[in-house]
Parts: sequence; structure tokens; C-alpha cells
Amino acid sequence: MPDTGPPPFPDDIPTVPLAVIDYGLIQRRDSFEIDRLWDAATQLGFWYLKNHGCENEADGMFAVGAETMGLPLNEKMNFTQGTTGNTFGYRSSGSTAVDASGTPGPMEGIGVSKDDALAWPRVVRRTYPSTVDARMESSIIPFVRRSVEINNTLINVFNDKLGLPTGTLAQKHAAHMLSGSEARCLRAPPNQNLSDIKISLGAHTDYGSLSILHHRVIGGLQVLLPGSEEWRYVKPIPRHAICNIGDALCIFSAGILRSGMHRVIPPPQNQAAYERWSVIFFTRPGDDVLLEALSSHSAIILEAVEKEKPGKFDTGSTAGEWLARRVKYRFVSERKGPETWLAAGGTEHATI
Ligand SMILES: O=C(O)CCC(=O)C(=O)O
Ligand SMILES: [Fe+2]
Repeated sequence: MPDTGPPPFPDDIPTVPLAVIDYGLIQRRDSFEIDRLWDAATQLGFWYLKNHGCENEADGMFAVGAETMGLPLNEKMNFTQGTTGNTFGYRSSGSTAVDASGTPGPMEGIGVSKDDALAWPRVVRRTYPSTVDARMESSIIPFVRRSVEINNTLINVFNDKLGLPTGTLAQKHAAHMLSGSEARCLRAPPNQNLSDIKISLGAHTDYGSLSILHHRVIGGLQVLLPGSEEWRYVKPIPRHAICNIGDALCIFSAGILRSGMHRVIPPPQNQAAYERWSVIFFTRPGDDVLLEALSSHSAIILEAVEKEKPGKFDTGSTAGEWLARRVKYRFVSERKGPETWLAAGGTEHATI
């Protein structure tokens, strides 16, 4: 029988109704679409993005992922991230915990630093497997460039809506600053069964500012509905990216922009027999940027700060430190007890 590929995402399970934002309209500064984006970013913190023009570049990144994960394990292990809190390089299946009991998660992945991609062939952060080098010019650099452009457009919209002086948020993400921004491809193995593997990637908020996810037909991402205990799948829609706000934008905006909790579980129903791939661009502020509410630059942010406990958004952390702490304490090898899981927390906690 010919292989007909994976079955479609089922239409009889509850999913989260994300707004579909048209990137073309945002670029043209359509005020109605900007208001829809703002509502999505401040209420759920997640939305679909269509017409983003990054479809072919994302395909190239899926190929980087497939070729890299196809390498022998010992070859991939020559390029591991280590456990110091760095996210660039190879992360092996079983190395990170998915819950407070330290259960190891099954996903593996490769992360490529934005700094290495933009400086290529100069090495700024680290070296990568041969499969990454081979596609740096054809696939990774175009993906990074396009993702940075999309990010800048969206961040400038948020900047203006927050009443910040023009370019304030852009300066915190300027391309010349070393940052944790990266292109990543993740793979979850097939034949996961909800009765034995419950979680592929533990519940978390993202560490940086904005994440742009590309999926194919296979689901698995779930979002926690605000103010509830209910997790809902996000349905993959062809050529639609899924964007979400991360902790840094949440902190800069004193919680006005929402960093939503999410996780990855096995794909629903008979999709679970298939491996699942995702490609993501994470935008993170420059490593040396202090994570604090930008209340001295915006009356709207100041008002939000004044409604909260004093100091709630004073993390005393730079973006680089914030990322390293959160990443490090997810590694199984760093685990001492449930407190290690808590130490990996972000803005989901009452005090941040
Ligand atoms: O694979 C996905 O859909 C989401 C991955 C994710 O949330 C992450 O890597 O932070
Ligand atoms: Fe995430």
C-alpha cells in the first residue's frame, strides 16, 4: 500500500481558538489587525501568523533537523549543549526533565545561535555538526534573517502600543548584541503512548521575548487556558506559524504582554504513531540587557507596575542570566529534588 503520510489532526477534539493574524496587514500598519494582534498578545499570548513569508525558510530548517537527527548519536554528542545553561548545539533525548519528579523527556533537538548564523563562517558562540554547516548558507541564515525581520516588525508594534519611545524594544534586541536568540529544530519520537509517556516537553513559559513556531500536520503543542487547569491542543494549520510571547516581553511590559504556559504531549489519537517535528525561532534580548519593567519610559507600564506588589518585575537578572538559570535547572543531571524544577521557573510564578 502506498504511504499516505500521517493522518490529519483530528477535528473532534477541543483545541484552543487562536486568533489568525495576517502579517501582510501588520506590515501595512492596518490598525484593525494591529488591535487584533494586541488583544491576542495581551490575553492569551499566543496567535497564528499567516502570510509571514517564512514558509520556504522553515522547510529548510526542517531539513537541517532531519539531517542532523539522522547522524549517529556519538557524532551528535560531540556537539552537546552541556549543562551550564547554554541552548546552542545538540540536546539529547532524556537529558531534560519534564516535571518536578525529574522524569526525563523524549525530545531531542539542535539549536543554532543567531550570532553564529549572522557571523558565518566566523565562529562566535560554538561549532556545529557537519549537517548544520552544510546548510548554514542555503537554509539557516535565510531562516534567521527572515525570522529577525518578522520579530522586529511585531516588536515595534508592541513598542508603540505600550507607549514606549520609538525603538526602545528594538534596541534591547539589536542584531549586533550577543544574545540567546536561536533557530531550533526539535524531534519527538513516534509511538509515544499517552498511557506511558505523558509529557514530551514539560509545562513552561518561554525565556525570551517572542517565539515563532512552525509545525506540520502533527499536533502535540498544548496551551494552558488562563485562569484554569485546562490544557488544549493547538491545531497545526498549513503555512500558519504559531507565535507566542515569552518572559522578557512580559517583564518589560509589567505583565501587560502575556507569557503563556505551554507544553508538548504526544500527538492526538492515531497521529501518535508518527514522529513529530517542530522548527522554532526564539528571539531573546541581548545577553546584557537587564530584565525589568520599562516603567520609567511608559505611563502605561508604570500604571501596570503600580497595581502589583512593589518590585515584582525587578528580576535583578540580565537576559543572559535568566536564560542560563532556567535552562540549567531543567537538565536531569542538575536535579537535586523538586526545588530544581522550581529553580527553572519563569513568570508563571507569583513572584518572578
Ligand atoms: O515543539 C513545540 O511545539 C513547542 C516547543 C517549545 O515550546 C519550546 O521549545 O520552547
Ligand atoms: Fe516553549
